[in-house]
Amino acid sequence: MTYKVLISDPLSEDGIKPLTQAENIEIVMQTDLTPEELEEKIVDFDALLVRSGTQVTRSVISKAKNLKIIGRAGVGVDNIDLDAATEHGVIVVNAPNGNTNSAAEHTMAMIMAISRNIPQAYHALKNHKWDRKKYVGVELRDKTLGVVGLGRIGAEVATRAKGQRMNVVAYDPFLTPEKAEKMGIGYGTFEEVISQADFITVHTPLLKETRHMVNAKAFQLMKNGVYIVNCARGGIIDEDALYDAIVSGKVAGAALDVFEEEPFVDHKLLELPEVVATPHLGASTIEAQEIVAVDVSHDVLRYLTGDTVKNPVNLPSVAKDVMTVIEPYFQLSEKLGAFLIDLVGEVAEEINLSYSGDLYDIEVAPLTRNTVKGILKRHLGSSVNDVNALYLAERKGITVNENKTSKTQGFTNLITVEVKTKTQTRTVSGTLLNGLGSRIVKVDNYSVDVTPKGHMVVIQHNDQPGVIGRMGSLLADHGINIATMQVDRSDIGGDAIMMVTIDRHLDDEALDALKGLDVIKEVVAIDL
Ligand SMILES: NC(=O)c1ccc[n+]([C@@H]2O[C@H](COP(=O)([O-])OP(=O)(O)OC[C@H]3O[C@@H](n4cnc5c(N)ncnc54)[C@H](O)[C@@H]3O)[C@@H](O)[C@H]2O)c1
Ligand SMILES: O=C(O)CC[C@@H](O)C(=O)O
Repeated sequence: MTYKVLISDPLSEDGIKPLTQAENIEIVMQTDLTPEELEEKIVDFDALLVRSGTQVTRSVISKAKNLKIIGRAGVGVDNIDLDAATEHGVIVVNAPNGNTNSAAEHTMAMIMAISRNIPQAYHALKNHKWDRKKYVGVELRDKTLGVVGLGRIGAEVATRAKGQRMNVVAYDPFLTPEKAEKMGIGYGTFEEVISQADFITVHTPLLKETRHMVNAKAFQLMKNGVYIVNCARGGIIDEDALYDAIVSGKVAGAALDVFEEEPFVDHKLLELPEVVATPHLGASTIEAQEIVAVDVSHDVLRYLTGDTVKNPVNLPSVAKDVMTVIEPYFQLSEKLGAFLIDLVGEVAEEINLSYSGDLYDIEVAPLTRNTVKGILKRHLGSSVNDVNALYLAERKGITVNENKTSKTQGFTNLITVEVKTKTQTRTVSGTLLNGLGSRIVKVDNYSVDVTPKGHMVVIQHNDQPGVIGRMGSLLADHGINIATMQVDRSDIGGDAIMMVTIDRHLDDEALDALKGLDVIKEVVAIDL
């Protein structure tokens, strides 16, 4: 099978080598598509690789019939409609680490540029004006830098600013006093930080909570003559409020790499001499572009070839050591879900998962998603995958609960899935036998030992002589060979279960014939 990958923003050619050198990957690089052209083009592509230039809208995603993965060569995914991607089962991956250094260096360059008026003085000189008086700057030494958002880039900026002998004070909801102390910086609330700072630099993502967090009210709290830097995302700073604050003299200068609307050719902020700007160049270095393209290409390749991705955005990422432990359970968990939903034969209203033994202490969310996928597939087919399984369950009003229990029932690991429907509650438990693969070990209260694979018949009957024989003869009459059989009962003469694996699908005729046997209460054909 050949996978088609569309690259719609300029990406480092060396960086995409993992894809260009891979087998079965056809790459189309077209970086001048209009939004309408992208919608037309994307239809049969399996993967889309972008930087910040391409707007991957809901409309683009819904036109993409084969799309499996969107790779963002960079950090910010605000140009991708993540909800739409999740709903359509499209995984989004990014390259969160590759441009951290470049973005931090660019931020420092911008701080230096505004503190010493370098671009303005350069521009004047280019225009034959030798003006030393006009471009007197301020030192960074002993000034306070307020860092809003102390993630990867914010932290790198803080470290570099200390190198410039600045005092650093930061606000980030995840910043602990211990971390601040370890970094040798101060911390405070957003209001405390911006009111102490001589320079303020923002490094948050653009979110509902961060949109316009630096607004007219925030400017009022700042020192007179403060400098503002934004190398994160346009929209974190309210541009109208910034304009007013510069014109009023509250803000002495601003350095902006990012804007609310990009790209643009005219912007009122650029008419102000106090504003220094670059056209979203924070990540634009040869080094960063190569690393982000390599990282995202590897992840796209991994996903298309059935491997686990390293930097998923719309799926929680799983630590490598956790993944090593849970990976062998993936097949079991999906099969348990598929088995159980076939057994109940109607839609689930509630799914309860319980993990024990070796699975007790580790993160099992990926297994839960996988089991739910196995359950939903019965009614939703291949449109459900690990990305959208929980979303689709929620949208269908299905409650999913996950718990851990210390009751291993004698197994070193055990996954129990319970499905509640309008009319019944049924359970199945499975284990991974060391070296022997997956086993279903319990169906409702019956103990069994069946490999969850191939064609099966699950029969509920009364424990009485002759049932097994009649069932065997009937299958033989329909030319169906029995591969394995397991029987268990509640007590002598009580309710019993038979789990029969057969060599081909149980057709309707044989199924009806089995249902016709008076000793049989329920027959379900299951194909895993
Ligand atoms: N200019 C560029 O070319 C360029 C390059 C790379 C990254 N970026 C942008 O820089 C920003 C930071 O990137 P990063 O890799 O450091 O991300 P990150 O996820 O490592 O850090 C973001 C930090 O912001 C914090 N945060 C979230 N909400 C906040 C709030 N309301 N107040 C304060 N802090 C908050 C988070 O806790 C996190 O620590 C992103 O917007 C990213 O898109 C821009
Ligand atoms: O693609 C770019 O150059 C911008 C990247 C940057 O904004 C990011 O969020 O990673």
